[in-house]
Formats: sequence, structure tokens, C-alpha cells
Amino acid sequence: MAAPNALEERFNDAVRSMTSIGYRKETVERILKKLLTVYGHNWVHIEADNYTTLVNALCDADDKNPKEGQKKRAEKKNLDSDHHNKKIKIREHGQKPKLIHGNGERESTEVPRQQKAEATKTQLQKQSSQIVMKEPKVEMGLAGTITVGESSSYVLKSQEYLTSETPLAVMYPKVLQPSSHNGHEDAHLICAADKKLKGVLVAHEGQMANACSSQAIVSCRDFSTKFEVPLFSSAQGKLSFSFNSSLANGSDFHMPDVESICKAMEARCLRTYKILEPNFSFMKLLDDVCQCILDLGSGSNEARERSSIQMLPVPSLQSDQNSSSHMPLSNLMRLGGNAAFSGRRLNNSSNMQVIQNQLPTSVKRQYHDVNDITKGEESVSIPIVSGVEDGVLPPPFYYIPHNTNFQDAYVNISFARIGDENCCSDCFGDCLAEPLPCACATETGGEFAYTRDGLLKEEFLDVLISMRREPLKHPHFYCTICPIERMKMEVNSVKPDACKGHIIKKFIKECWRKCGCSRNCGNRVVQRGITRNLQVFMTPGKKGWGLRPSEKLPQGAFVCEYVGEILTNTELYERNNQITGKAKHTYPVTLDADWGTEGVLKDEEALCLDATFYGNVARFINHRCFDGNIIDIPVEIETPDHHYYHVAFFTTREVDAFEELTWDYGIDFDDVNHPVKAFKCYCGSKFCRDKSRISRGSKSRAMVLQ
Ligand SMILES: C[S@@+](CC[C@H](N)C(=O)[O-])C[C@H]1O[C@@H](n2cnc3c(N)ncnc32)[C@H](O)[C@@H]1O
Repeated sequence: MAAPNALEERFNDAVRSMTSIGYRKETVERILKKLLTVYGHNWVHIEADNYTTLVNALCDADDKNPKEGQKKRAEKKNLDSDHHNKKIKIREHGQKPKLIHGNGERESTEVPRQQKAEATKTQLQKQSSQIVMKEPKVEMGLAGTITVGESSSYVLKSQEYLTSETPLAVMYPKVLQPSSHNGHEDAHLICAADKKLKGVLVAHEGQMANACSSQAIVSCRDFSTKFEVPLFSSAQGKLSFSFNSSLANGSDFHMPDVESICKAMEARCLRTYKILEPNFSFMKLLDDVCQCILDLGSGSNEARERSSIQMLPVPSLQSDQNSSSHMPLSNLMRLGGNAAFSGRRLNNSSNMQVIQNQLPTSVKRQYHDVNDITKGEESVSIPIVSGVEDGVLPPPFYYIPHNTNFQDAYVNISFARIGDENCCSDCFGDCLAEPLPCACATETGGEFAYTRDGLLKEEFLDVLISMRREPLKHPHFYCTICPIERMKMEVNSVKPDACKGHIIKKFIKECWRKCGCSRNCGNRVVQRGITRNLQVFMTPGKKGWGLRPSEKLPQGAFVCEYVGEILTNTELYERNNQITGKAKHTYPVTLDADWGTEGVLKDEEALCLDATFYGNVARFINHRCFDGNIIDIPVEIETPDHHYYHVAFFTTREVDAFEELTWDYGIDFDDVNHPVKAFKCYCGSKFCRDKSRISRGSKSRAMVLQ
């Protein structure tokens, strides 16, 4: 127990602290005594955090007794009349940030309790503060000083607060003065972090945008504190975020540096979107934002970069998805319509050179590089041939070499989900070279699916081909509630049919990062990406663009993966409803190979791939009923969870160079509500299932399937 005089000292200290910020001695003493009784004379609690408990109790007393509050303010006004409006100036070690009291009123009834408490706390933390009484009306003197009206309490001279160590200060300004802004190119993103908040005071510092580590902090009477965070500065312009948040009020809050923000954002993006390009950078994203703002804002195509690349212009993604798959080059030129498109033909006349620096970024992205449609994303270049000389190009899309989650799909890629039975952590080198198959061969019946030459084993291939061509000979499962039928009902309000059955497919399982083997292990084929020479070409018939190899391919050769956005079935149905009516070609593939192993699938587990907007070369592969020369095979790589898997194409037989690659989409030409939309089939197969085609004069070719 402390000595009585020590307790008295503590009592007096507390009273002095409160009176120094304007509370009346008697009120403080009365409230303090009450608190001591309530807390059993626990001084630690009362003194904690600069008397926060006491300040709160004082504020409570004001709230409960507004009359007393008014009286007190009136008394205070009289008391202050000699000094005629005061400012409280708090200095920290000489030349440091100032808090300036408005007109001598300690607090306004409009100021929320929490804010008052925080303000008081902030003041009390400045132990060596100096209190100076000054004029009631603070004006915008120096650039960056916030103007505060008569009812304001404190002013933060924000120019002096531009260090990362600066504690948060709170003000209650009345008059908002947009500050002078010396960077007219600056782009400001207003990001309302706390939607409840509004009426923000703008405090913009001229120098702020130049210094990425600095920030201005102000707050206003609606509980909020506004942060101006200069994030990015380049020749394109400067970018700063500003946001308001009541959550950040308080001395515990400090503004993190920009590097930390970027790192945290990158981690958050990875968590949210699951799969990110390895070189994703938040800074680069901001740079793109600047560029977009410039492009959109200026509407001009002024030169910004000096390099040149070979590209052909294509119409906008939006317009072209809705129209034809190809368009004469002359039209494309007209769409461009100005100097930006005034390219010239190259010597080989199949290319056109445009100067990249003449194009706004938004337009540049929609171009195809005719020499390599992958734009360097694959380890081989895949040119666009034939059709180009006639001035036609495939519709625009973004080339991606790996699947990417669109939004709601549940794709959980984590090492924790890969158990010992799903990887071979004890292996080393090439698993195919080992005398005994490892755990990764279990999925394929204890034998690896690949040969030492990197081809699919014939026996394995035969089973899969048979599943496709003679489905009735293989087991099916029938969903109690089929996700496809459920969607028909929910999105299209169509009466659901009974599940039509899904064949139970065989998976290939490849070794992956939790395995001990090397990157060159023979059980890693699909994950190494495209290695064969391929071309995108205009088919001679009515199918549009197609894909073909420019080299002979042996049977069982991996060609490419079907890459697109990972969508839930609902998302696909909704997307189809928006675009299908207008789109000539569609690009979805259902990931239903394992729908039978669980009961009723949740929407986020019933997935598909859509390559309409983002995809790879597989989006060009056309359908052929029954006897396509490639086949789609499900491949497990990063997750044993078969809701999500890779769709890989392997040759069903030897394929000649320049022979079109085709696979059987498994399409039901009678099911008009299926997410994979039927079309008039021009596959040319004698086994074509499209009855409309048969009625178009090919009835003699009997359907052999189903
Ligand atoms: C995945 S895309 C294939 C690439 C498409 N040909 C293109 O030009 O972009 C599928 C679309 O191509 C067309 N298609 C594919 N195979 C076809 C066939 N056998 N007969 C007619 N059209 C076909 C259909 O319009 C279908 O919706």
C-alpha cells in the first residue's frame, strides 16, 4: 500500500493533468473520487494510458449533464475573456508538431466522446508540452496548415507531421479549405476505408506526392481521420491514396511505410486470387493505374515509349466478343482510326509494324503479336498463320499460360492439403527411373501414366479413348442434385432435368513441389507447359480459327493444357446469359471428372474453365465428334482435391504436321441449356452427332454413339 502522501501526490497529479486541459478542478476531484471507489483505489488502472479511464468518465459526466457542460463552457468563456480566445500549443522537444486550441473552449458538444478522449490522450502523451493561449480563429497561413473555424478545437500543422514516427493527432475542424496543390498531374484515388464516414477534410501537401514515405493525417468531427498516403511517383504522374477511418484514431496507430503496404497487398492479392503471376507487383499495378488514368483522361495517343514491336490491331474485347471471330484488317484499321494505327506493312507482308509508343496501353493490350500469340508466355512461340495475309485475326483475348481464379471458385492450393499419400517426399531425381513406382503412381493404379519418353502409355490412353468413344461401356455416376441442372433452374428458371450422368474419369497424377524428385522428373509433363511447335490458323470450313502442329506428333504426346478463368457453374451461367446470345464462339469446359465422389456439391465446388476473355492456345481447338486426334485428360498437380484439376490434351494417334488438332467436346447437340453451347457442327466426322447436320443431308452416316 502506498504511503498517504504518495497517494495524495497521485491524486493531485491526476487533477493537475485534467485541469491543464481545461477541466474544472472540482469536477475532476468529484469524478476521480467516484472512480477510486469503483476501482477499489487501484491507481494503476486509473493512471493507465494517460488517464484514459478518467478522461472517459469526465466525458461521460458531460454527456449525462449537458446543462452543466453548457454552464461550464459559459464559465470558461468568461474565464477566458481576458485572454480572448486561446490556442493550446503543444511542443515536443523544441521544434515539433503543434496542437493549437481553437477559441479556448475545451470541447464542443459536437465532439464525440471517443474523439475527445483520444485528443486528450494525445495531449497528455506530450509530457513536455507547452500551452500557449492564442487567437480563436486559426487561418491557413503556411501551405499545409489546416484551417479550423471557431468551434474547432485543435489544429494540426500537417507539414510538420511528415515522418513515419509521427504520432496521430486529432482535430475537429469546421472549415474545409482545399489546400494549394502544386502537382497538377497527380492522380488521387479516394478509397473510403470506412464507409460510415463522410465529410472529409482534405489536407493535401505539395511535397507529399514526392515523398513516398510521408503522409498527412488529419481528422474531422465525424470520428474519422483522413490519411493522405503518397504511394507512387514516376514520370507518368504521382499517385496517392486518401482514406478515412475512425478505426485508426488513437495513438497506437502509425502509418506503415509504402514498402510494407506493397508487401502486405501482394500477400493479400495472393490470398484472394489464389494464383498470381510470380512477378506480380503492387507497384507495377499502381504504375498501370497511372497509365490508365493518363490514357483515359487525355484521350490522346501521344508517344510515351520508344520501342517498337510487331503487332496487328484487333477490335476491342467487348465489341468483338459480341460479333464475328474475324474481321478484315481494313475494318480493324478503321476502328483504330488515327495516327496510332498508321502502321506499315513489313517486307513479308503478313505483318504490320506499329510503333508501340504511339498506342495507349488500353489499346496495346488488345493486339496480337502474329509471330507469337502467347506474347512470350510459353517456352515456344506460337504464330498466327493463314488468314493474316487476308487481313483477318482472331478476336482479342488476354493470353494466360496458367488457370486463374475468376472470383468465387474454391481452389485451395496448400501444402497442408497434400498428404504423404499424395506426394513422394522421399524420392530423388527421376521417379520414372526408380525400380518401384512411388506414391504418385497410386492414382493411376500403381503404374505411372507416362513412358520414359514423356508420352502417355498406350494402355492408359486406350482406356481414356474408350471412355470418350464408348461411354456406355464405362461406369457413370448420377448426381442427386446435378450442379448443371441446378444452375438451369436457378439462373435460367428452367425446370431441371434429372442428372444425365457423368463418366467416372481416370486422372493422371503428376509429382509436384512437395515431392523430393527433381523438376525434370519424368512424372512431370503437363506442368512443364507447351513444348511442341504449334500454329493458330484459319480453318478452311465454317469453324473459325483452329490449332495445328507444325511438326509431326507421336501418339500419346502432350500438346497443351486448356487454360482459362476458373469459374463456378453459376458464374458461367451468368456469363453465358450476358454474352452467349451475341457470341459466335464459346469457350467453356466443365470440370466434372470427379463430381461423383462427393454428395451434393456446393456451387463453389462445381467448377469450369472459361477461356473467353483469358486463355491460352487451347481455346482455338475445334470439336470433332467421336474421333478427334487429341483427347482431354484430367490431371492432378497441385491439389488432390479433384474439384479443381488441369485439363490436358494428348494425341490419340500420330498426327501429321499441319493436320488440324480436334477433340470431342462431349457436346450434347440437343441440350440447348447446357453451359457448353451447341453449334451447327462442321466437324466432318462420319460419326457426327449433330442431328441438324444429319438432316442437312448426311443421314446416311449413322450415329454410332449412344
Ligand atoms: C473453343 S472455340 C474453338 C475456336 C473457334 N473456332 C474460334 O474461332 O475461336 C469453340 C467454338 O468454335 C466453333 N466450333 C468448334 N468446333 C466446331 C465444329 N466442329 N463445327 C462448327 N463450329 C465449331 C463453335 O462456334 C464453338 O463455339
